[in-house]
Amino acid sequence: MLSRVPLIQAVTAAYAVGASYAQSTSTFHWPNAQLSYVDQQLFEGNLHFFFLSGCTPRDDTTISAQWLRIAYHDMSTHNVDDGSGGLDASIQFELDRPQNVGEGMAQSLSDFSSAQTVAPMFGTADTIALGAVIAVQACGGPFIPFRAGRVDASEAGPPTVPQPQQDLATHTELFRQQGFNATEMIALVACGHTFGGVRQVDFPQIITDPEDTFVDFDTTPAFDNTIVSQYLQNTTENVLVVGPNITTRSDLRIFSSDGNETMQSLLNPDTFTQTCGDLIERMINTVPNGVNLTQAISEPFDYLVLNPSPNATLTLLWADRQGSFCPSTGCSVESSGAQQIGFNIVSAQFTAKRYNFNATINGATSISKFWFEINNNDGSDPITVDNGGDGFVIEQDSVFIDNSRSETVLLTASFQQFDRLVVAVRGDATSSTASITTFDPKSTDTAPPFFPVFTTVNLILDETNPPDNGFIFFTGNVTTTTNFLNISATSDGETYTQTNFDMGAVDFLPVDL
Ligand code: HEM
Repeated sequence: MLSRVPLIQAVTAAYAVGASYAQSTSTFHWPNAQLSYVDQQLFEGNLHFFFLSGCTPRDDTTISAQWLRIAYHDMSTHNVDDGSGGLDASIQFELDRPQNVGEGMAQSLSDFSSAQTVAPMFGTADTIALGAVIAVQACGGPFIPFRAGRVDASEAGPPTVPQPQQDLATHTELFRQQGFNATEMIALVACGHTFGGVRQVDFPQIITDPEDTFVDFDTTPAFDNTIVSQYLQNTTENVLVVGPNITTRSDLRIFSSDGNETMQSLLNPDTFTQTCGDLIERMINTVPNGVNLTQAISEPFDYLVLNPSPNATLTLLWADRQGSFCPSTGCSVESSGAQQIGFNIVSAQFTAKRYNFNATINGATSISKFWFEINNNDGSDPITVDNGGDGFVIEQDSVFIDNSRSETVLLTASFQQFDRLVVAVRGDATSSTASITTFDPKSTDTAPPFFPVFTTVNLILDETNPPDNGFIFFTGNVTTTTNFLNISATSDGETYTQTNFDMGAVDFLPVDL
């Protein structure tokens, strides 16, 4: 019996990356690395750490205002006439344009890079869009269902961000190109200018008094319709409405362009919230033709037990590699503990638990699929959670990371840290090779554009771990910030791959050297 063998890892990791039980109508089918990751980033990800104190102030404005503005400017390159441009992170290459002036731009991109949110299936464009969703909600705005799948541009788009000195006809045409009609233009500008304001150093032609370093669009930092009411009551101090320079009163020209009809309708707070939610959702989903976004996600669905019964017992069950239900060595284990999920502001209305399992799987009989049973211990029938009837299928059991043999190494002399991976390969040393390609979201760039780092490492045979029950072991070092990796191994002429292995799902033993 190969007790602590590598396949324990396959189960715990596989569970962590996707097994789920949610009392929702979600169509999620495991495995789906992209949707799993989106779910995690939306409801538990790093971006919400910027808003632990709510609508967080920064540099006279709020982080939310900076993040929403960059999303709009990035998306402004869209042209409905030929389907080009949209929210594609091309802003990373457009920061030297006067239309993108403002320290909030580079600062926001630096926020996104430091949050290390990007992944092989989730780029900077998706991060900018997610940032807008979280930013709006952090300041009391509506929840905007989120889709992923944007494709990052590798160069700048056209310079089509509206500028305050342009006339109404130019603005109307630019918004039409971006996919918004004249009424939607009025509302979208009001929604965008609900928070934040204008900085004197960026726009000295708008704020002529150097003493006025920053002028807010309205008197509340919140995502609310004060921008509208103060405009209609003539109490506004928005410099794009009442500033000394008539040429740059772009909000005044836009807001009044239909005789204030749209602004009057936005006086109703519910209409404001609903309209802004819909328009900002359309804004962040504006992408170049040919880019397909995922389904919209509005509630957590992945690897959670939602609204758990306090007395529930959860059991993990599996079938061996032949598909037999129960190998002689056993095929089920009860959960070894559970943690309450610390949801973020986007999902604070949910309660859910994540259960851990520690299964020992025989290396020879192995595993082909697993599933769960939830017993609420209240006399009701146990609930089977089996991925829509298919079970959670282990696509291949010939190559995987061995959790129990891998280590996180701290070099005490230099305080350097790295992960020493041990990869198990079914085969023998003479006919096997293995390599990994790692994805490290932590950019080595210090200013935008920020690029993640891909590295391919050929693994070497691990002399410290001798062959065990048909498996041999390879090893290689990777950065501790690596969030995903692909493993490829050749054994006896066959190639096995595991793609998008989630390093967040494993927990290596720490060792000091
Ligand atoms: C004709 C269209 C628009 C014009 C001319 C315009 C112009 C401006 C200007 C001049 C600023 C000041 C920036 C600075 O001082 O650095 C600003 C800020 C801002 N804009 Fe717009 N804008 C327009 C549309 C929009 C839209 C559609 C949105 C989002 C939906 C938006 C969101 C913001 C936000 C959130 C800020 C505040 C940024 C901060 O406080 O850091 N804008 N806008």
